[in-house]
Amino acid sequence: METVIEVPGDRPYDVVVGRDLLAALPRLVAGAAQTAVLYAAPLRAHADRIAALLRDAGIAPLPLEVPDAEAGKTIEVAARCWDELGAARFTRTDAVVAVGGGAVTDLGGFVAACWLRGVPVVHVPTSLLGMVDAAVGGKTGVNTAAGKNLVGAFHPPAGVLCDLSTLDTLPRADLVAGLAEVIKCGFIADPIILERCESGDPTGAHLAELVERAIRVKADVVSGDLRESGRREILNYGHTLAHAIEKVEGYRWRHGDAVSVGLVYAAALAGAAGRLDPASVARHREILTRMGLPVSYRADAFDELLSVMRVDKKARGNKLRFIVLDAIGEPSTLDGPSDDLLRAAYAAVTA
Ligand SMILES: NC(=O)c1ccc[n+]([C@@H]2O[C@H](COP(=O)([O-])OP(=O)(O)OC[C@H]3O[C@@H](n4cnc5c(N)ncnc54)[C@H](O)[C@@H]3O)[C@@H](O)[C@H]2O)c1
Ligand SMILES: O=C(O)C(=O)C[C@@H](O)[C@H](O)[C@H](O)COP(=O)(O)O
Ligand SMILES: [Zn+2]
Repeated sequence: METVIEVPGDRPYDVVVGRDLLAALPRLVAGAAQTAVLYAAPLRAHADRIAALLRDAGIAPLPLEVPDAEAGKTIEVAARCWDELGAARFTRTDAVVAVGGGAVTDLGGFVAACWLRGVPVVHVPTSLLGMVDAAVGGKTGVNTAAGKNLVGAFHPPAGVLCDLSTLDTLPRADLVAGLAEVIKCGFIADPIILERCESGDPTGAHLAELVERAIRVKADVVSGDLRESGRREILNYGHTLAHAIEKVEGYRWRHGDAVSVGLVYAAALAGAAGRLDPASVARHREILTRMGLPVSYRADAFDELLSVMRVDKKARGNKLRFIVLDAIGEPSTLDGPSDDLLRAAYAAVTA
């Protein structure tokens, strides 16, 4: 059984969720003479299978192995991929397939967005986080010396295949990290996600339902605001602090783990600003702790984190802007909070 979630917009596409979906891939790149397959080493077996499927369909695969995780999200790695596309004489009717976690789909999307100013990309996310978030919505990019995802492009995929059977090999810690983005969707838009996580093991029988619910939240938001001129910012809930933690940690923290701390911080900030009631603030810490996600960070890191947060994309001039909740399912913005308020809320995420 597969579920198809449409993402409407100028360039509509489908996100397909199910098991053993890879055979559908050649159809999504039909018309391409050759297709680059970007992957990192842990996904080599899946990439090989995809290359074989493409070959059987008469499409020449161009396998491109890239460094794993955040080590691949650099302009140097993107440039190496563009060199390979150039050597293969890649044209606008060719396509890119990105197979892997969110880091590889972000990189692959960016490579495709820039090559010849845009060739089609199909995402085959193999991590929970990639399925529910990174592969959907068209944000692509790489990190720079100043911070996370600071260079990128909006480039919606031609299709997304979320093959749940690929999760069988995903390390438990990466599966749990992906839950942070699922829970984020629960807090901003779909409280049933929160109830499912509170009443049982979300990585068990409810996993497929949670994947679909989170994708529907994301699809709904991005279809109305691809370029983040407004409502899309709600998907950044928890991310202002999260990206700063990732940068300060040299990208050795999982994105989802950092988002978990960032969600607790954003809730505390809303509470301190009188926007969110104490029970809803506490619910963030409780649910994320129950999932085994981190909810605290170093007490002495605030000044460094604040300096990194100043290059957050939501900042306007020297004013920071945070996504906060006025209630569960009611996201809003907090513009220009004082440094004192930001520091006071930070106490909520120190051990
Ligand atoms: N573009 C977006 O809208 C968006 C949204 C959310 C996150 N992101 C980005 O996504 C990245 C995080 O993604 P992630 O959590 O998937 O991390 P990741 O891509 O670093 O993958 C985590 C690890 O899991 C491995 N892995 C993935 N699938 C596997 C599988 N099936 N079996 C075995 N190993 C597997 C990867 O190789 C890697 O070692 C961050 O860079 C984040 O900024 C982007
Ligand atoms: O899709 C979005 O929009 C998001 O903000 C989703 C986030 O989970 C994701 O981590 C995204 O990459 C963050 O984007 P950025 O613009 O803050 O770099
Ligand atoms: Zn994220």
